[in-house]
Amino acid sequence: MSLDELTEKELPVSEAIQFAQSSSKFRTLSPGPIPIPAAPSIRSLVESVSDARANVDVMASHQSENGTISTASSTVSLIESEKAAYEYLPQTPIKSTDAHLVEFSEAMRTVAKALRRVAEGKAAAQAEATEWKRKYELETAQKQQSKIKGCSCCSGNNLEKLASQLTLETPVSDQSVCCGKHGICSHEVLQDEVPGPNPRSSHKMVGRKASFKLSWGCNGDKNGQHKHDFVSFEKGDITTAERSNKQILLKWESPPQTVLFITKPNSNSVRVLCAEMVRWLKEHKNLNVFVEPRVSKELLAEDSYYNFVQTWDNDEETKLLHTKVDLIVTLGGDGTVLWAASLFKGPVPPVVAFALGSLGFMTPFPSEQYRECLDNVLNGPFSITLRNRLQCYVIRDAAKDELETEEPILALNEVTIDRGISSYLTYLECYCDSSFVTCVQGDGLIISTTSGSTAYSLAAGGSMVHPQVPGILFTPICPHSLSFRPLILPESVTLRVQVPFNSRGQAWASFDGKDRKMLSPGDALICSISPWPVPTACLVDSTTDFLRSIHEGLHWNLRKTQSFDGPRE
Ligand SMILES: NC(=O)c1ccc[n+]([C@@H]2O[C@H](COP(=O)([O-])OP(=O)(O)OC[C@H]3O[C@@H](n4cnc5c(N)ncnc54)[C@H](O)[C@@H]3O)[C@@H](O)[C@H]2O)c1
Ligand SMILES: Nc1ncnc2c1ncn2[C@@H]1O[C@H](COP(=O)(O)OP(=O)(O)OP(=O)(O)O)[C@@H](O)[C@H]1O
Repeated sequence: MSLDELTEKELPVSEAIQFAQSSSKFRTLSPGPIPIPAAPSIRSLVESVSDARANVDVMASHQSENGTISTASSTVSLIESEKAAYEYLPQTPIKSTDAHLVEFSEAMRTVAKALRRVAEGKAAAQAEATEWKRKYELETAQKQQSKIKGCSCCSGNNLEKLASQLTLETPVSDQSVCCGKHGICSHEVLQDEVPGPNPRSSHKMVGRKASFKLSWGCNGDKNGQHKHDFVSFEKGDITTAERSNKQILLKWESPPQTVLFITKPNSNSVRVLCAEMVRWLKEHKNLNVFVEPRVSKELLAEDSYYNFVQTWDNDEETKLLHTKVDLIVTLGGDGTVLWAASLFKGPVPPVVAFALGSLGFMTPFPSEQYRECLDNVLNGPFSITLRNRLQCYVIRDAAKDELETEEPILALNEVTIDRGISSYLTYLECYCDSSFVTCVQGDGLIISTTSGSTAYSLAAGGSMVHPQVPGILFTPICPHSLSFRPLILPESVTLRVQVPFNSRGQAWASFDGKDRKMLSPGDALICSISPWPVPTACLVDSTTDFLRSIHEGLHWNLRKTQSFDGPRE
């Protein structure tokens, strides 16, 4: 087969490599006056060949196990093939001519092309597997929810009435019998013993979780109808008839009863305000209050009056918080909202964020007016912004199976993959669904939600995006290239960022600036939009709040207005 035929035919990788290796031109390359490939290029050739073999192995194992994706054999064969390639090279008698060199480099280009195709195929398969896993989890959670809705202890008017009359304590374990492991039950029966301050022994004070309805206001007339996007293609004319992205309103169907406070630590003013607000909510609204264990200790140290305040002891109880809490109140800056969101690995109750930080993009409520603000929210209806989160999985090279991932991590702002303490450029291969996007060579990459667009991504040159825009931002950090502009991708995509085997160093992933994880060569990070957004209450509405925060927080496009007395035509 000639080289031209090879290039045109787009051979499978294995054959392309075989061709390159067995090519007589390849064997007869020799040193001399002609510049031969220097050591680094030979090394990269070896790496390409070994990478290719690893990829071929991966593909083979995809096929061999009835669709089960496995990368187990790739590491072994990679090491073996790299060794073999290194052993092979010194034995190769090298002679040279210009033509041979040209042909040799063309052969290598063909191999590289084939490698790229295999890598894309692999990424597609892996992204698809992750997507299926996500869908499966979502479906399981939904089934669980519908089971709960239909289960006898949660439905039926009589039973509900009965439950509301009961004053006995419901142990946490009983809830899991009713609602399964996830405890995703919006009609949880939690009971309140006696109104007013209770002794701390009745620690698991309970109330029924409030139910609510969401509605989509249209052109400001808040008519409660949710109009879906509608694409008509009648008579071959494609028309978009409706856009659903209107302001979302939350209307309580039963009064909220339990509020969770999340507060910024180490701040005296926050501690004082928290104590005051808790007292007000108990005395004026007769609400149950949950606080973090640290805050519970602080309140009790201040006054035993706060005995009624509830908290939790362990991770298992944290996982059940969403079944008990109707509303989250945060006191702090944006970091406190991020912290609050991070406590909820599944559904998140609506968040009312009071501004006690310096910037406050996600904290629209003025703390001085907490009474009016909370009154409005507790009575409803109120506008909310549904803030998407990123669901991220780290897949280790050592994992036996593509689905053997670590626990997913949810990020409200962004996931950042950077060079950490390494002084080398990061080298990251990025794929979007089945398509190769680019290789990032620079300080790193930010994959951001639209809510996070005004945070780190903005500092790295990304655009500011309204939080209701359905997209994912792809923003490089200090790319060492003149043409690497930031991208915004649709929210439906799954992104895969891979540290290739020939990367000079490790990379580090962090989630909303926390929880740093090292990514070694061969490891990958997969991100898609999580099914669990964070609903944040608006002071006015999504757009007004967003514009106010970029004006007041960032002084966006602030410029003195020109005087009227300039030159005239
Ligand atoms: N160079 C940078 O701009 C840079 C560097 C590292 C982290 N960060 C951001 O900090 C966030 C963590 O926040 P933190 O409070 O825990 O850390 P922090 O205390 O270091 O504060 C970071 C700053 O970012 C602001 N911020 C956070 N989320 C924002 C958002 N969605 N829109 C606008 N501003 C926002 C905060 O108000 C705060 O002023 C990360 O998610 C990341 O976006 C930014
Ligand atoms: N409840 C909490 N528990 C532990 N850490 C928290 C909690 N709330 C906030 N933090 C952390 O405290 C730090 C500061 O919080 P936050 O950003 O809200 O306040 P700030 O720095 O005063 O505000 P800003 O960043 O707007 O100036 C953040 O890193 C955040 O992760």
